Amino acid sequence: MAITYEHIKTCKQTGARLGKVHTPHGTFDTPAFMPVGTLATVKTMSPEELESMGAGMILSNTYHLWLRPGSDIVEEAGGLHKFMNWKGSILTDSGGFQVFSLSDLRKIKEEGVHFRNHISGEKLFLSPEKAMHIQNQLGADIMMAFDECPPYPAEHKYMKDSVERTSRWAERCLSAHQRPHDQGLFGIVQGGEYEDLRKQSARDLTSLDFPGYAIGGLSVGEPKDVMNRVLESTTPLLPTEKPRYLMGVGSPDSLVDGAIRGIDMFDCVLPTRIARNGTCMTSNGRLVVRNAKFARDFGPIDENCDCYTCRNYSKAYIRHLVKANETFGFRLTTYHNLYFLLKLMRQVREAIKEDRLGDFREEFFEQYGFNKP
Ligand SMILES: CC(C)(C)OC(=O)NCc1c[nH]c2nc(N)[nH]c(=O)c12
Ligand SMILES: [Zn+2]
Repeated sequence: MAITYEHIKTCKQTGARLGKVHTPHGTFDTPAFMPVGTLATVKTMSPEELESMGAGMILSNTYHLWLRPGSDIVEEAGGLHKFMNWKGSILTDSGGFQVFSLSDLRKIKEEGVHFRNHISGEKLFLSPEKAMHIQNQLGADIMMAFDECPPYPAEHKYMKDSVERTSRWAERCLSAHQRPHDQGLFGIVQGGEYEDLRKQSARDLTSLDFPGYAIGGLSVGEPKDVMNRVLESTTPLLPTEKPRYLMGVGSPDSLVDGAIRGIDMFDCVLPTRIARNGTCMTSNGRLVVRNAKFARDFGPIDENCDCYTCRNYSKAYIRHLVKANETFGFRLTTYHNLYFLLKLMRQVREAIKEDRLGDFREEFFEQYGFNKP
């Protein structure tokens, strides 16, 4: 379990904590945002560009890479880092979530999940052991346990059965984990909006002594105050000397609010996904660059941004590229959005250092427009 967390300090104004995560492929500061590279690429970005904007760890996905190109090929290439030429750290999600969100026709049994390949339709089966085998072939620094992420909302009875199975699956993942010294396996706390089930899931998983813990099953459509309430009751149950990872989150406001509630790691497809339809995150809120009003606007996407896109290109030019479906246009919006979130996390870490994350939240929310009714 060569993943270690170094706690540096806790913000005096909030519950946020400043830290570092050490992996065999380097160290990154937390709270951290991790760009998502599902198919072994953060869409349209080169590894050099990701490194230049300060990305320390990126995500890839077990289920997707198992299907395409096949985890055997990645293994023969020498593992995911070599295959995609990424020198930093990698986390692979276990595929459980993707199975539940991508394919219908699925049957959840104790031994694992039967479902159809979302591309070819062929019958497939994933189990904790299979997910661990694939992740060991990919060779990520951090691997995720095979869990069920039930849809929102779910009945308490269903959620209880699901949490108990997810805990049994977590135990099976630990025993199937072949390389504990080079790869850290994180447990995933589930339980939906039910505090008693979140406590049960956290208790089960912390008794298994994982090197880090994720909070799953959030950002699945529940209101923000439900997410914040679940975080407030769940993070205190997790060990303070290990990383806490909130999966699938998120929007700029959720990143700040998650950090305030003690989260160290975040991932979300939002910045890269909305970039590909020409939507940008800016310090004054979202901006849809293909909007006609920018046709003759020769200023940058964001006056307060010093990224490559904002230093060199205008809204008019990027609008033209995006409307013409030019790949370079999506590269520019993607670069800016990732830079924006990575810079936001730098500002969050700075605010923790100066014990003023609560003040920073007010300023940032006001300017971005989150407080608008
Ligand atoms: C709908 C979005 C993707 C925004 O969030 C979630 O679904 N959030 C939950 C989530 C994201 N990724 C996960 N991986 C795993 N193993 N388990 C999970 O619960 C999740
Ligand atoms: Zn920019």
